Amino acid sequence: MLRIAVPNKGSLSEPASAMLHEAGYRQRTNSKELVLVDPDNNVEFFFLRPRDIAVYVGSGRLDAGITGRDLLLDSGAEAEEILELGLGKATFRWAAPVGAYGSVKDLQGARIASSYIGLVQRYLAEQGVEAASVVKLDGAVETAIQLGVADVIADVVETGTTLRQAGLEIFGDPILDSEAVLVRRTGAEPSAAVDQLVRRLQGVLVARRYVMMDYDIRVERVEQAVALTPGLESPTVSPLHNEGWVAVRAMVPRREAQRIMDDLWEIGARAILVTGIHACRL
Ligand SMILES: Nc1ncnc2c1ncn2[C@@H]1O[C@H](COP(=O)(O)OP(=O)(O)OP(=O)(O)O)[C@@H](O)[C@H]1O
Ligand SMILES: O=P(O)(O)OC[C@H]1O[C@H](OP(=O)(O)OP(=O)(O)O)[C@H](O)[C@@H]1O
Ligand SMILES: [Mg+2]
Repeated sequence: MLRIAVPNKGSLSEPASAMLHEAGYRQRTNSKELVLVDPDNNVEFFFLRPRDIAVYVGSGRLDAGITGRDLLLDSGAEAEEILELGLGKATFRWAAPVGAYGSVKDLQGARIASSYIGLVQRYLAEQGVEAASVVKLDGAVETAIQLGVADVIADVVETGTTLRQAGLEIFGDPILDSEAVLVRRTGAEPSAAVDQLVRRLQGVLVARRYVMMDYDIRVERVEQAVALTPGLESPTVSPLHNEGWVAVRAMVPRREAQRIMDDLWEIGARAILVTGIHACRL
């Protein structure tokens, strides 16, 4: 039975479960449930703290898990990314009171607070910067400066609202671009069951990112039209009963659908229809 770790709390918990549900797996209905068997798919889900997931997967006790790239790298566990999941996107950044710091080089001798000290220490070593101290905190790190525990923080930034409200600003290059990822043990043997999980999740990603577009167009305009809707491989072009017209079907990125419909209309396409994709294997 395939054993998969899923975040039980935090920003990644709900979207990760929703994605697995969309991929056809049973998911828990009660947030107190920590282990769940899905006999139809021969999978057992373990709901764990996102910070611990790479550690379990790296130990080989679990076959795969969903966690944040920042947490994976911070843990130093023997686990590697096998699929980006397009959720929980955030950057990991330096921040300090407005105007106080300009670049990473200024961190020489600074007191730094973070929940991700593995990441911070590695980055400082790479940059050849020696901080006075690196203090590990559990959360709400933005307040550490006001309370005099640190001069600088390194933390997850999504909208930047938490930083602004604490009177802080980011400085220096981003330490990391993070998102939720599927991980497995580094160097693990190939597994048909893990490959199937990956294909299912890839199917969800494609179904979320693409829509199906159908339209009718005059034959002499078809080359122009398929240049607008090239599809992933090649669009399907079928003859229509009305002579001189064809029907075209192609997948297009969901975010671009309205603009593409405008452009198709301009070159004479009609009966332009967009439908969602519920699931797919490409
Ligand atoms: N505001 C956010 N937006 C997007 N991703 C976030 C945000 N905050 C944390 N993350 C991501 O979620 C993961 C952090 O998991 P964690 O368990 O700390 O969740 P959390 O949202 O911080 O919840 P909590 O602090 O309640 O435990 C990391 O990969 C991090 O990059
Ligand atoms: O840029 P923003 O959109 O403001 O989001 C970033 C904030 O979100 C997370 O905090 P969380 O709510 O998880 O609290 P925590 O610090 O206790 O983990 C993160 O640690 C930042 O503080
Ligand atoms: Mg948090």
